[in-house]
Amino acid sequence: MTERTEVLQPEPAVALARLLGVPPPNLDTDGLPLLWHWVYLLDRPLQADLGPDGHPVRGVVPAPPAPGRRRMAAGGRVTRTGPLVVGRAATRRTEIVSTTDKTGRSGPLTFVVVRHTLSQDDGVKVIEEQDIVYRDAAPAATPAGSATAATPVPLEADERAFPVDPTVLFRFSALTYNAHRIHYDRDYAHDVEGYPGLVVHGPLQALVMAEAVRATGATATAIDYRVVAPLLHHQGLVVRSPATGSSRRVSVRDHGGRVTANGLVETPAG
Ligand SMILES: C/C(=C\C(=O)SCCNC(=O)CCNC(=O)[C@H](O)C(C)(C)COP(=O)(O)OP(=O)(O)OC[C@H]1O[C@@H](n2cnc3c(N)ncnc32)[C@H](O)[C@@H]1OP(=O)(O)O)C(=O)O
Repeated sequence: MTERTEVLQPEPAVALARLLGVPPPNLDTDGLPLLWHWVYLLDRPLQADLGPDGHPVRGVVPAPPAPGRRRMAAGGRVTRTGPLVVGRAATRRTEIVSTTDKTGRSGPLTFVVVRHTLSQDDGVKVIEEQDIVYRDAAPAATPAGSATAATPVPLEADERAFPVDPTVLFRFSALTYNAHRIHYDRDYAHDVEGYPGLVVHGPLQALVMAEAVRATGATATAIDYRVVAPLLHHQGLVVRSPATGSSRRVSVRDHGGRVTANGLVETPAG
């Protein structure tokens, strides 16, 4: 278990709003929207503790199950039980809930579930279970996807495009203090992990899905999501979200129609 307490400042939320291209939420009255805690209470590992992929190899949970395994964000479940209020101290407790070995179509997988509990003043405000997957190292010469964008599929009425490019990925990495090189270092992403482009963060795709719901005026209180295929920066990002409903099925696809993430967002007021 690790624990971190900090006073929540407005600047990270303002920076995230500018990255996402949305108006900053009214932090005085509404608190942080669902998933916006991802730019707060971050681990700040020593540079000397980073491994070759840019992730820490020690000092924070979870450490990789074995050297050379490739870490990815696979999904998660987040419930916002109350508003995290900016200007006040909050505490994040982090613990590993489970480690499970599976065999997927891509080979051996180790899923590590990490629970974060965020509290402020009078109680728990956010409960998150984050699924991290470790894959075996792919041969560097095997491309994991296409280097060129597919023929664009036109947007449906409940879809909108969110622009992704290297600057968006770099700024999201910086805001979340995530040094994983697949998101900003093209040579590393290609030559070492075999991606013919920069990889879009799973949490960024989840945020775009939650924000698509918030854009309809609803207050999202929970999300359950999976990142099902890597999305590369040149493939485009299209988010789908119904305009109404108390349980909304959301997804992300690339321009060519390949789904890379999906989820269910709860909005009790519909
Ligand atoms: C931040 C951050 C890192 C990142 O953001 S990395 C970029 C975002 N993440 C991704 O791009 C991951 C994309 N997903 C994949 O590449 C594949 O889905 C994955 C995880 C490699 C698994 O594919 P497979 O085809 O090998 O696996 P299967 O579909 O055959 O499933 C095998 C069993 O695993 C379970 N499972 C699959 N996906 C998930 C998931 N997302 N969450 C939980 N469990 C999953 C599946 O149910 C199967 O289980 P059974 O019990 O039925 O065998 C950072 O590092 O911080």
